[in-house]
Amino acid sequence: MIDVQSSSLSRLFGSIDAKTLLITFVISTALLAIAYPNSLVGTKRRKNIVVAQPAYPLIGNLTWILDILAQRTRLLDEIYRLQTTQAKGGMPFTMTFPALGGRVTVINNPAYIQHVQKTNFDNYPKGPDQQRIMKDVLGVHGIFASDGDIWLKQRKLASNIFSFNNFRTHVQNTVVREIQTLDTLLQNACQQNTKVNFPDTMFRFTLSSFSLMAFDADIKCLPTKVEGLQIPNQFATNFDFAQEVMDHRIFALLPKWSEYFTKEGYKMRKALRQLDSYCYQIIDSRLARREKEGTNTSTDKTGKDLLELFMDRGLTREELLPVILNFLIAGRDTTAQSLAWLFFELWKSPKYIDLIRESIAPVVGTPESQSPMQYDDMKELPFLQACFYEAVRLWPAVPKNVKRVMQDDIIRPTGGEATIEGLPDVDVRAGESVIWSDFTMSRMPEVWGEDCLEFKPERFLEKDESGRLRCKEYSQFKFHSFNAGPRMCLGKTLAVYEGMAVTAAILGRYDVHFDNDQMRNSPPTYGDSLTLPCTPYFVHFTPRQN
Ligand code: HEM
Repeated sequence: MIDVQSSSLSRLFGSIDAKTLLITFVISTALLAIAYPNSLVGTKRRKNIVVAQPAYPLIGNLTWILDILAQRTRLLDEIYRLQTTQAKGGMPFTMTFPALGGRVTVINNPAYIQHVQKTNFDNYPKGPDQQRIMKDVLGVHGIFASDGDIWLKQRKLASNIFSFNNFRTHVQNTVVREIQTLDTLLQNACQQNTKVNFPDTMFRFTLSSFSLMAFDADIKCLPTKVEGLQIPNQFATNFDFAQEVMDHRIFALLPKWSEYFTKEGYKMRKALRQLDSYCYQIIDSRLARREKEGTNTSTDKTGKDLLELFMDRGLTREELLPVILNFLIAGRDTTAQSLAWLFFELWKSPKYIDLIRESIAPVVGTPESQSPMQYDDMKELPFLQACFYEAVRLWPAVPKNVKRVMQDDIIRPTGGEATIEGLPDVDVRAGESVIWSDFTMSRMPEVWGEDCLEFKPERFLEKDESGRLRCKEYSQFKFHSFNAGPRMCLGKTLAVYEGMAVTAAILGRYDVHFDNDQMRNSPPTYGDSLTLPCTPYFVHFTPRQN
């Protein structure tokens, strides 16, 4: 065998000596380096677009990725840095590396996003990359990773729980009940003079309330006594870890199977087994109830919950699993994180705490006789809504996104309030990817003005025809934190209602004392994840007097 191979090789290269081979190699490498002076070898050329630096011959921006993978730099900070230093003026820029189809075009601009998410929506699906990243956690059929008909069916079905009637009854009742539990916990924290980890408490609140409203499952993660906060919630720990790993996979240079040999991969498989068994408990107990009680087993008979709706469609136990995980990521993380960032901003600008209190008192009452905020109260509280929106603008819960290009296309700047003069058309090719970062867009003066870095709820306020203050709705493409187009966030109203109701309940009834030393010396920052978690900070509550 060896003889046959070596003899055919010697036949092939018989007359070529080592020196000739070396020269041939050097010349071809040099020619390739001339052909690809700042991009990955094999990628298609692109004109009229800023190339993010450093970019080297043959390897393009590989070193940039390696720095991120080795955690020497952070992806969100890097996209922001490149946008504001190398692609000033809101210009698009491009990078090449051996992931995401070789070439990535960064389009941090509402005018480009409108083309990608509306004008030519079908050309920019989540595609194979998102499925590779999310498959083992959120499934390829889950609403977040799927495309086409599968996605559309999930979306239509799920939108039923956010219907107007369901909102007024089932959703609102659950939020109000959980706010009462939160209030009992905060009272206990006051009595025991104990500070609480605020981001963690918000996670517990949204996990508990969303599990109740969507799956009728009492996860028992929101205790009524502060001692209960010491017990880590295993589901949340595993879920957070799984999201961190999915985030690492975005730019993974090695194939997915290599995770079988890494410590992170081992930990991930263990976390996934625990997550699955946890969700199966929810599914199995509901299936058992359905067998006993028939098809409407939602506790609140005024409307069907999410699990019930999907069970009615005949989904199997295995198909229901990703439904639970997809909706938990949507319902738990995003709102909890937004609340954690809002209170961080309020620590920086305490004048807004007084303004919120002034504005909510006529609607929800005084500290000692405060009633929970109802869904219908939202329109009476534009200032509170503006504060929540402003936190979501600055700290978007989905801070970055990537889409696969299906067919060659020219992304033309379209419409939008923030169209920037002189934006070029952007040429993209099938198989490549486009990326945007809402985290960067909210920090771009070209989009939000010179004061873009400031927490300034006033930007979300305007007067209506009769001179009354109302919350200003910008175009979806400019205020893009809730996404835009056909895949616009399904839970926006829920998130905004929940965020406002929790903020009103806390600020109306309690004085909040932040740990100023901690906030100044090691201010909260974001954790690496698919979403935008806020690192822990502690708050001490005392009851407010009338
Ligand atoms: C402040 C809170 C929230 C923010 C900032 C937010 C933002 C977003 C964003 C940016 C997306 C697009 C994600 C992507 O395609 O990659 C999205 C999708 C989605 N969101 Fe939200 N979200 C929030 C709260 C919620 C809540 C409470 C729910 C309730 C279940 C929810 C349900 C969904 C669903 C189901 C989708 C998928 C829509 C689709 O692909 O058709 N969101 N959200």
